[in-house]
Amino acid sequence: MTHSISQAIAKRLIVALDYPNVEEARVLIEHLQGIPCTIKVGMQLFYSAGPDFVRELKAKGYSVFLDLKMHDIPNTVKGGANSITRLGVDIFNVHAAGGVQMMKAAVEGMESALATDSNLARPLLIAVTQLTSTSQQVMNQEIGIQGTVEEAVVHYARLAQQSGLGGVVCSPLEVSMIQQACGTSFATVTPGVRPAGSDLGDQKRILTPGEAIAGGSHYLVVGRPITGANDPREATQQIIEEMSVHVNN
Ligand SMILES: O=c1ccn([C@@H]2O[C@H](COP(=O)(O)O)[C@@H](O)[C@H]2O)c(=O)[nH]1
Repeated sequence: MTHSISQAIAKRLIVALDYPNVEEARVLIEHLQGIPCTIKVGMQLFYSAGPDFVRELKAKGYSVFLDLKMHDIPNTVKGGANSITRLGVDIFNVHAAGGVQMMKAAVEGMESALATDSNLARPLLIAVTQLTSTSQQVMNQEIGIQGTVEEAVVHYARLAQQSGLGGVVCSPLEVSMIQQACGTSFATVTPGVRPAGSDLGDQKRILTPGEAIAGGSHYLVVGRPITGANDPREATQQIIEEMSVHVNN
């Protein structure tokens, strides 16, 4: 494995910093020093640390996925997308269940921010399909969506693509169906990744890091198998090594 290959692979690992405060998040960032992975800031950390911590990660040179999963009326999502784009994040998201008008509004908000500041890089705007913690049974019987999870996920992916988004959040189990429907350059960002033998927690639709990367996931999102490990740096390096062994493209 060459250094440049491992750098490119490491960037495709998104480490979820699911911590209650900035102090704990900084400890993990210290552990990861020198590993060029992407960092995900989700609701728990963002609602406590705010945009300054995102700026801190960007200043350290990280690619940042701001995972706030916006789902609101189009006008509100448009404003949210505008503010997030101005933060300079690399990836952000909305819920596909908000519909085409809402997703198009997110694109408009992003575009208007980009038009006012030429220094901003274009973020990858993606849509959450069905949460990876949702089982077939819960989707049908509790949420009330009929058909298979795969059908629902592909439907949401098509809506996201029609709305001008660049990809989706889905399980690695659904990547090949999405690629058939939307093409291989439509990004798939996949949580629901568990190294063999690790605790599933609340995740229902999972694959291992090797299976996910071999199946064509563009990005793998991993939280607790790293944040809960005795040695988070070693856990991260093992996942990148497994990805490197199994990657096809
Ligand atoms: O469908 C989804 C959408 C987002 N997530 C987020 O990914 C990470 C996964 O963390 P683990 O600890 O590896 O389970 C977490 O931040 C979720 O909010 C998801 O899991 N599924």
